Amino acid sequence: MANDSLVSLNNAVKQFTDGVEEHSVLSDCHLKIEAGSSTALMGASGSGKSTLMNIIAGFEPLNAGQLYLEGQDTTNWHDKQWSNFRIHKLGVVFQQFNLLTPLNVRQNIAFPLSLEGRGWHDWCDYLVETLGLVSLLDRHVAALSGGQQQRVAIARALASQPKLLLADEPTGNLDEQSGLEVMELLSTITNQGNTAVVLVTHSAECASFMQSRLQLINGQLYEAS
Ligand SMILES: Nc1ncnc2c1ncn2[C@@H]1O[C@H](COP(=O)(O)OP(=O)(O)OP(=O)(O)O)[C@@H](O)[C@H]1O
Repeated sequence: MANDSLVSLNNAVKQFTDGVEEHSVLSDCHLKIEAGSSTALMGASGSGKSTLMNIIAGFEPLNAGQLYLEGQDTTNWHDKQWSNFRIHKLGVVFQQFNLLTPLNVRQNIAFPLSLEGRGWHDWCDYLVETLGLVSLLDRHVAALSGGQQQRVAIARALASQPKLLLADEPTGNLDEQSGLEVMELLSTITNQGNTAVVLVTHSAECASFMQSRLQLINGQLYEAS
């Protein structure tokens, strides 16, 4: 069944095997993410939140069910279609930053643009100004604090104005104050760029920055308060 949602997961089943037995992570799971929306994904440790993000990004295949991205069934997508989606439509922020440490801040932010054959543009100026990175552009990322590195990671993920941002515990390594500042910036920028956000978090306070909150319990998603 095709649809107009940015992300649509239908009857999703995901299992892992440890060589002895199968562990069910998603069972008949449904999810819809609309363009420009923001969603917090919560749930107990080990409930499958990161797995769900990896499925949406195409890093993990489903065992059954369908994933539609922008109305297209991804079931038979090859590497080229996945990399096309990741380069042009997707931004990802990881808890561990995953910055390119030999490079400086400007080069890190420009890296995803280079994959698209593009260079620095006005939106990048907006990002670095909003994220307070202007004076750090020529610094090597390894020399930055955790909070500064996380702001670089956000700028990099949003440099090509993706339709979808997947952020897996992006404030998990920050102190509470820096975490809330990062959340505020992330909300402002994604609103401005009309980017849909899916945020994995254990923090109710971080989740409150999102328009809706979902809880992953026993392989299925439920509306949380
Ligand atoms: N590649 C894999 N191979 C085998 N099992 C895996 C793999 N990836 C995840 N799992 C298992 O799937 C379950 C869900 O893991 P996942 O990392 O998605 O949970 P999570 O909700 O993100 O946890 P946390 O909040 O602790 O980060 C866990 O039992 C985990 O051990």
